[in-house]
Amino acid sequence: MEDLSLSVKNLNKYFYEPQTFHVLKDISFDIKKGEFLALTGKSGSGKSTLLYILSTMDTAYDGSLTINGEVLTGKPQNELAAFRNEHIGFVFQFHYLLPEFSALDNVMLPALKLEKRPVEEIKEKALENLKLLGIEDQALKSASKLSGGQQQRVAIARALINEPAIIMGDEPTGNLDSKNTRIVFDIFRELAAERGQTIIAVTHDDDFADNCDRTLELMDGKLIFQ
Ligand SMILES: Nc1ncnc2c1ncn2[C@@H]1O[C@H](COP(=O)(O)OP(=O)(O)OP(=O)(O)O)[C@@H](O)[C@H]1O
Repeated sequence: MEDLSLSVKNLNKYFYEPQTFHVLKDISFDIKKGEFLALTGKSGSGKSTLLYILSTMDTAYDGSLTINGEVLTGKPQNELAAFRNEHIGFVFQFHYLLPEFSALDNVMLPALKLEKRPVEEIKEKALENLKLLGIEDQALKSASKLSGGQQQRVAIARALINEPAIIMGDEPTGNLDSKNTRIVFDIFRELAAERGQTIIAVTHDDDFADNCDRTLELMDGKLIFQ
């Protein structure tokens, strides 16, 4: 289907250490292009585990994952890495910024890797993204010298740099105060509505989830509500 962004079918995942544990139980759902979706559930229900599979970073699962019409299950790691860099923007719970590099360099990096645009254009876009997130004045500071909330905003600016079809966030507003949570929420809402980018955000924030287009709720590894 043309407007389908992501589809998972009969997804099951087990951890085998310290003992066998069925962490995701027969999960199936579809997400449309441009949907803004919250992934909720109690601590330990499997949200991060599911998000890592959706983002193609974890390939140890049963079932199938399709993004933008491309079946990704079973693809070799190098092809998945290239697919991720081009099509998925990811905001991690722990930012994984390169600490010695400036905020600007961190934002530019995924675009430099893609080698599709001239450096000047990438720099301009990176500065534009930092401005969008209200931290352009921090552009030249090294990431290690930024506060947690500033680092989180750099991570979001970086996730947007390649204009990915899907943006996935694990608690993307977890370190932000209510004002900056609102700013990030509004940015996501606009990206989804106006550019057709799909957003999937793990969140514990009920207000955030209530304002998304749809909520997927996990309980003990099962999808109990969508
Ligand atoms: N590598 C692993 N090996 C074994 N068990 C794991 C592993 N990673 C996670 N788990 C377990 O799987 C379950 C789901 O973990 P997950 O991190 O997906 O939960 P979550 O819903 O994201 O929780 P939180 O809201 O606290 O971040 C938990 O019981 C956790 O202890």
